[in-house]
Amino acid sequence: MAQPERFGRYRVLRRLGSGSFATVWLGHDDLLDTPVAIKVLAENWAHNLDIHQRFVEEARILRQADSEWLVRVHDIGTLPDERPYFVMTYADRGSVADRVAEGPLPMDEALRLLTEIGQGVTVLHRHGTIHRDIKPSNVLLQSSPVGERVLVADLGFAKSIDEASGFTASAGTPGYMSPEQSVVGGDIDVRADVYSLGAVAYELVTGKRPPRPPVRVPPSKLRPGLPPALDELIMSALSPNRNDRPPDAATFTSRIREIRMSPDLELAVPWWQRHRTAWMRLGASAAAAVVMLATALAATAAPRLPLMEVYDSSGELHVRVPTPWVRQMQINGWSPRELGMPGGHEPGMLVATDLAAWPDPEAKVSGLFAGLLATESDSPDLDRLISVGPCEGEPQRRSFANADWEGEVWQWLDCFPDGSGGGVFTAAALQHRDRGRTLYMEIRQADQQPQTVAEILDGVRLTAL
Ligand SMILES: Nc1ncnc2c1ncn2[C@@H]1O[C@H](COP(=O)(O)OP(=O)(O)OP(=O)(O)O)[C@@H](O)[C@H]1O
Repeated sequence: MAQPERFGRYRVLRRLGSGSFATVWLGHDDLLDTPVAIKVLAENWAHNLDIHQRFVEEARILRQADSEWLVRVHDIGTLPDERPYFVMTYADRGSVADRVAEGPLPMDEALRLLTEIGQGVTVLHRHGTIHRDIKPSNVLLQSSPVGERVLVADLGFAKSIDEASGFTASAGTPGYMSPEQSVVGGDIDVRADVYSLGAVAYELVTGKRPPRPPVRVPPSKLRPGLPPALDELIMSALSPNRNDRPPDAATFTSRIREIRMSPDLELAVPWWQRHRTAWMRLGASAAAAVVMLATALAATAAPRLPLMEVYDSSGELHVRVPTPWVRQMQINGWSPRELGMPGGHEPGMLVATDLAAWPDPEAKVSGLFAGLLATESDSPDLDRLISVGPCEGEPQRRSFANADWEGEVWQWLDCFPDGSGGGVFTAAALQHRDRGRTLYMEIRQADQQPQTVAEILDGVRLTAL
């Protein structure tokens, strides 16, 4: 559809996007001097009475519910060709789908969004409406004086609770849709939206949309360290049998609130950094002289560190890492192009005591980066991957081989020119014997525990996807 100049008194600025039944435009209300979003029924549906009614019904529900957690409808009108349009709050910060496309959200942000989405759905339930299509792209974000606010949108599939029983057509989006919604003629109630809230929660904390029901892999498998109460709540919301779910959005939301208020949340949950396209490689800058300010533990006195297994969001790459390092992580892959290697987005993870400090060569941080190279890349040697050493001096070079992997390892011991002692930087390029996959790793230790590197290298596994 060509860009019209106006819809009624609203000046059209640009197209925001199109869905199955409508196009949404950014407009300006010159009288009130405010931006607005204008949703116009698509031409090809203009003569379908059912769609036409549903479109107007969406505007009516949003207007009547009139909530700060829902998109507000301010006006409705009809174009000269009889197509209806309605005018709503403009959500200037995109949708939750854009946010989660960058990777799993930090826990505080995920819980805040879930609370607000839950509030929006609760308003609908109290209004006597089932949304039936709760998903990240239908949750919009708007700037507010205190940051941003969530606006639940797109009630194109919404149904009144009274009419929903025995409703015949199936509606919803796979992955977010409850099993009863895919049964033609199945009756649904508010617990269908509770299922979708569980699916959205699953995606916010893992970065992955849950599979079709029954969901068997709990989110904590993809995000170790998730508070057990949140893991249980999400899995109960995703129960195939709706009797096992929280009874409504209000209950789901109050449980999220309790988890959010839990005093040991900070301790129980590692802080996560979302995917950063330009992952910064330690030592990639010219600042090759690394100064570790911290005093390291003496090698002999250091107790052995317990290890735990973490895996990247694709599930292919499994690594055993000292548990104390698993304070923060980014598991959503990386781009080998950062190291001048071919490939797009590949499985990878960064686990560290402090992710923000990781790129800083002077910070006291322990952690590990592991990233697979693109399948088609040839066996790399570390010369090609490390152009500038992370520490002064030449590394110790050795080859590595175990039942699964073979390759080379470079290690800078005593990576500290100021003589503070301790601190090891290890780089490894390993090729999988059976699968031909190549793995690049950097291990950064703020202390001297030589056996840790051997244990980490021995614990790397690939699983078939
Ligand atoms: N109030 C709004 N403010 C800003 N953008 C909006 C607003 N409402 C919808 N949009 C955007 O307009 C686009 C079309 O929205 P619409 O609700 O018609 O369809 P959809 O949700 O993308 O798809 P479908 O309806 O098929 O599920 C989407 O990109 C949506 O994010």
